This record gives sequence, structure tokens and C-alpha cells, in this order.
Amino acid sequence: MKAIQDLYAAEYAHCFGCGPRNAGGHHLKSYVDGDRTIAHFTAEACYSGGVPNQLYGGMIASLLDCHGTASAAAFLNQQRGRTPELGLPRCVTASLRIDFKRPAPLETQLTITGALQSIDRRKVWVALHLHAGEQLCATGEMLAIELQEPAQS
Ligand SMILES: CCCCC/C=C\C/C=C\C/C=C\C/C=C\CCCC(=O)SCCNC(=O)CCNC(=O)[C@H](O)C(C)(C)COP(=O)(O)OP(=O)(O)OC[C@H]1O[C@@H](n2cnc3c(N)ncnc32)[C@H](O)[C@@H]1OP(=O)(O)O
Repeated sequence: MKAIQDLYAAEYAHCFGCGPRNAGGHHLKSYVDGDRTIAHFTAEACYSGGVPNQLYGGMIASLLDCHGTASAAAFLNQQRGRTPELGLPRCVTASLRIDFKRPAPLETQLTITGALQSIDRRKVWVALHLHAGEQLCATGEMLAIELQEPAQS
């Protein structure tokens, strides 16, 4: 199965967190998994926060940011009955609230999931969870908004 990010059009594929065309980026890959979305990521030791073996909060935000917008695009597509191969909506983060529940470890596989909360036209609310094994480390609530197409001349 293709990752959602691998369906982004070339001009939208340079995101630092998940763009396939950003050589220096993190290349997060998100997948549709039934009625939710899922991604896995293992952070290298250099992404340490201020406490030993504790992942930097900005990296957690980055993972939720990229997974959330990919999830929003996939959920909008599903609502519209479109297959991803026909093109994805272009969603950006309008707001992202994060609760850091427990430290997330370095050099350990993390699992990020997304679930659709609701859709109102271009607005998509996504619930996000980040786990290390069974441990819930962070939750997020995102409002993603579909970009409007530029006016045709
Ligand atoms: C095989 C072909 C495949 C084709 C694939 C094509 C595309 C691929 C898909 C996606 C790729 C795109 C990007 C993916 C890459 C990386 C993503 C990583 C995530 C990010 O890193 S992303 C960067 C950070 N992100 C920003 O840089 C956003 C800056 N911002 C803006 O660009 C505007 O702000 C925008 C566009 C968000 C809205 O602007 P706008 O002019 O379009 O719309 P407007 O302002 O009218 O808002 C409309 C309705 O949302 C409500 N609303 C707005 N903001 C709200 C808020 N904060 N809280 C609550 N409600 C809010 C309004 O109240 C109104 O509500 P209502 O309609 O009910 O009145």
C-alpha cells in the first residue's frame, strides 16, 4: 500500500516532516488502516529533549502535524468517495493542540494514529495519539483546512 504522502503532488512534496522530495527531512509515512490512519517513527538520539532519553516536544509536534494533515486529506477523500490515485485534497494545519502525557523515548519505535472527529466542508478535525508500545505519550487535536484552488484565469 502507498503512503498518503507518496500521493502528494510534486509541488507539495517538500515538507520537512513528511515530504518525499525533501532530502534532509524526516520522511514520515502515514497509511490508511481501516477507519483510522497509522504511522511509525523512530527518533534518533540527536532529537533529545532536556531530559535523558526523552524526545524533544517539537519533534512530537512535527509528527502529529504531518500525520494529522495526511489523515485529514485521506478522510476528506473517503467522505467524497474518491480513491487517492485520483488526487488528494491539499490540507494544512490551522490549529494543533497537544497534551504531552508521558515522556516519549528516543531510538524506540513510536506509533502515531489518527481518527476522524468531524468534517464541515473544508474543515477537518482529527484526533491524534502517539504511543511507545502500550504507553500513551501524547494526544493531539487538529483542525486541518483544505486549501482553496487558485482562481482559474
Ligand atoms: C496523485 C495526485 C495527488 C495530488 C496531491 C495533492 C496534494 C497533497 C495533499 C496535501 C499536501 C499539502 C501539504 C502537506 C505537507 C505538509 C503538511 C504538514 C503540516 C504543516 O506544517 S502545514 C503548515 C502550517 N500551517 C500553515 O502554515 C497554515 C497557515 N494558514 C493558512 O494558510 C490559512 O489560515 C488557512 C489556509 C488555514 C485558512 O485560510 P483560508 O483563507 O483558506 O480560509 P479561512 O481563513 O476563510 O478559514 C476557513 C474556515 O476555517 C476557520 N479557521 C481558520 N483558521 C482557524 C483556526 N486556527 N481555528 C479555528 N478555525 C479556523 C475559519 O473560521 C473558516 O471557518 P468557516 O468556513 O466556518 O467560516
